[in-house]
Amino acid sequence: MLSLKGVVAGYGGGSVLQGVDLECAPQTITCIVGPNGAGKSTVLRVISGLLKPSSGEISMNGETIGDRSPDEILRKGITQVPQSHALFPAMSVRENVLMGGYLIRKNRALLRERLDMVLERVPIVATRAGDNAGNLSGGQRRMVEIARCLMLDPKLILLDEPSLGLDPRSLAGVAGLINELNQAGTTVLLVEQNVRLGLGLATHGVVMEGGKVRLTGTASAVKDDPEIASLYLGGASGSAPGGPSSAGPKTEAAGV
Ligand SMILES: Nc1ncnc2c1ncn2[C@@H]1O[C@H](COP(=O)(O)OP(=O)(O)OP(=O)(O)O)[C@@H](O)[C@H]1O
Repeated sequence: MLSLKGVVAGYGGGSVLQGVDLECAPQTITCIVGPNGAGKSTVLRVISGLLKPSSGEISMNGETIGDRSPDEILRKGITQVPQSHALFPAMSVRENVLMGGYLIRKNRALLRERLDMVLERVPIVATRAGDNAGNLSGGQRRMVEIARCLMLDPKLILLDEPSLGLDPRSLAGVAGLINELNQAGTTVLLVEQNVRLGLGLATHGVVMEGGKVRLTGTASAVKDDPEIASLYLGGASGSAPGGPSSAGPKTEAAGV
């Protein structure tokens, strides 16, 4: 569905992404993990068109999108939920959600249909519709941020650190919503600092380091990789140390 091949990109002072290869199959949840500054959020930015790659190929269902504007990419069914603080606090929950339908605002019937769908799929939007977004808890705000992107009925949702700043109960709610969207057919690509949560939620895992993909595999294979377990999860998770097994994840670019 989504494919990145040899993507190089940066912000003017050298390349942050140094040849990223990544694939997301339809209806999967892929979680990118890695240390601060590895380039995880930058990968989301090149996919959503906010940053243009200097070389490499980005395609969605076989169609090149690396040279498209953020608007065109949105219209192709890819939406990004930003890291946080993305709602207008003085506007109501309903108004915030409607903002997500800006691109379809002229089609009132479609706008109404999508709003009804969002109200049904994300109950907090219905129960708090008239309240100012600024009065919601952190977990409720995150749900509404995700709900807002559903107004364009995305095929691929990009989430940058959905767990950021949330207490365990809110985390469970947000993880549940991501799972429900995925069950309903949406493909998800997320970046997570909370490796346990991210890989627990995902079907596939990607480990980035130094602007490159270091490891890919099923989420459980990545989680069980002894090196990943000791680096990110506080100890090996049942596997003997000494590198990935033959059934384990694929090392893409060792030594970065
Ligand atoms: N807008 C920007 N302008 C210049 N440099 C940036 C910009 N955004 C990110 N960078 C730099 O790019 C590198 C990768 O940043 P990125 O946010 O992609 O990392 P990350 O893996 O998501 O880590 P973090 O969890 O810390 O956000 C970092 O060195 C960062 O300082």
